[in-house]
Parts: sequence; structure tokens; C-alpha cells
Amino acid sequence: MTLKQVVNNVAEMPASKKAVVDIKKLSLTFQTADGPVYALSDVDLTIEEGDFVSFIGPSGCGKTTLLRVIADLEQATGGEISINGVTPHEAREKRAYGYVFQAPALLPWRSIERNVTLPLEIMEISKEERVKRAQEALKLVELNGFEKKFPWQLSGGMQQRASIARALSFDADLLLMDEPFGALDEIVRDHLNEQLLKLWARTNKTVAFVTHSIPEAVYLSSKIVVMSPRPGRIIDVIETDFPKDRTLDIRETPEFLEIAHRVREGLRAGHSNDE
Ligand SMILES: Nc1ncnc2c1ncn2[C@@H]1O[C@H](COP(=O)(O)OP(=O)(O)OP(=O)(O)O)[C@@H](O)[C@H]1O
Repeated sequence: MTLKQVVNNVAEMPASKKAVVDIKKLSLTFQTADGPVYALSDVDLTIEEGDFVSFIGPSGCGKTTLLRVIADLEQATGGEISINGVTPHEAREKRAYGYVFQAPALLPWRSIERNVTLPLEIMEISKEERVKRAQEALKLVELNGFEKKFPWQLSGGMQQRASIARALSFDADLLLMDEPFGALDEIVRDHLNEQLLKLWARTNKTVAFVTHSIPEAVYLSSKIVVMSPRPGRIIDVIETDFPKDRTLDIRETPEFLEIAHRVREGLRAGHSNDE
């Protein structure tokens, strides 16, 4: 091969993206009074900068546990994990991620704005800066104008958007979302999925997202991680190629249906391994 060919080949190679989450041979066993619970086993995964990664698998397979390990809320019992090249603990101290829980978990006695600014207060950020950041985060989830309302004055979908704004308020590049739309009806969920995609396209954040819904996983993700029943193992990683500004219509395309089929087959195969 000539030097020119080598140079051309290198030029055609996609620029390698930064690994935000790097997991090698990770396992986690909970010790309980009833004996060990093997929650995760032999998990290998890289989440790259700008990825939208969904985790899908049967109930109890360890999706939340994996997200909590990334967030330093649980400790792995085996293997390695790094977040932006440092330990989850160091990443947590650097506030490298925002975390959105299954339920909005807003404090009922605080206004929406003051719920969003809560982590910033804990970080001892000035009031002026807190309000500015809350405004920006609420705008990103299209809740500007609702700053002075209280959680009970908002619908379930709006409350969940407020909790996303709270996770966005300290502008971490990594967003960890644990089934944030699971409790919402399908129409609201579709709408929030569209908004979340827009937000992802606009901010280029890296997202790790837990879901039970195959269409939600396929619609949102650049990478779908299919997990087996407990102990959670990765049985398939599917990369999708949809543009970032995709609309809900893509759910009717053959490509979408093919990926959804592959996810379903993976979930089925995982179940039969367990029998
Ligand atoms: N602190 C804990 N102590 C003991 N067992 C635990 C603990 N946390 C989770 N588990 C167990 O670990 C397994 C994985 O739980 P996890 O919540 O991660 O699953 P999941 O895939 O997120 O489930 P779901 O889809 O129902 O939310 C479950 O069997 C759960 O009961």
C-alpha cells in the first residue's frame, strides 16, 4: 500500500469518539439475609460521547442496578468501570451526570423553579446564577412560564419534565434516566420522547436510558442494550442509524420494525436461557 493510500484510508476512518462510560467484566452480587442475589454478571459495555443508549430487559434483570453503579449509588463486586476516565465516585464528586428517577420526586412545598435550583443550592451556586440556570433548563424542556407553579399544579408529564430540567440544571454532559416515562400514558410518552430527542440533538449530551418499551428504545436510541433475566448479562447490542432529528413516523419504516424484531427476539432468547 502506498503512503497516499494509507493517508486516504486514515482520512476515511470515522474519528474515534471519547468513551464516557467504560465497563469491563462488571458484576454485582447483593448479600441479603436470604443469601446472595446475583444482579449483574460479566457486563462489558462502552458508551461513547453523544450516544443515546437504552437498556431493555425483563423486570429485575439489573437495569436500574447498572445505572446506579454508573452513578456511584451501588458498588460493583467485580470488574472495572470508569466514567470519563475516572472512578464513578470521582465522577460523582465532579457532578459528571444528572440522574432522572422513575418518579419525578419533586418537593411539593417548593415551586418548580426552586425544585430545579435545589441541586445548585447544595452546590452553593449564587442565587442569580441559580435562577439563570433554572430558566435555561426549564426552557429546554419547554416549561418556561411554569417557574412559580407548584408540582401539584402540573400534569404527570410536566412534572417529569421538571425533574429532567433539575437533572439538566448543572449542565453535566451525561444524563442517566431510569424509566422516566414509564408511568405516563402513551400519547404523553410519545410527546416526551420527541422532546427528549430534540433536547439530545440540541445539546449533544450522552444519555443512558432504562426502559421496558421496545418502541421507545428503538425510537430514541443510537444503541440498544438488550439484557437477560437475572443475573443481568448483555445479550445483544444493536446500533441504529436513524438521523438525530427523526420523527415518530419512523416507527412505520421497515428498518424500525426490523430492529424492534431483533430486540424482541433477543428478549425471547434471554427468557428461554433462563428456563
Ligand atoms: N439493595 C438491594 N439488595 C438486594 N437485592 C437487590 C437490591 N437492589 C436490587 N436488588 C435485586 O437485584 C435485582 C435487579 O434489580 P433492578 O432493580 O436493578 O432490576 P430492573 O431490571 O431495574 O427491574 P425493573 O425493570 O423491575 O425496574 C432484582 O432481583 C432486585 O430485587
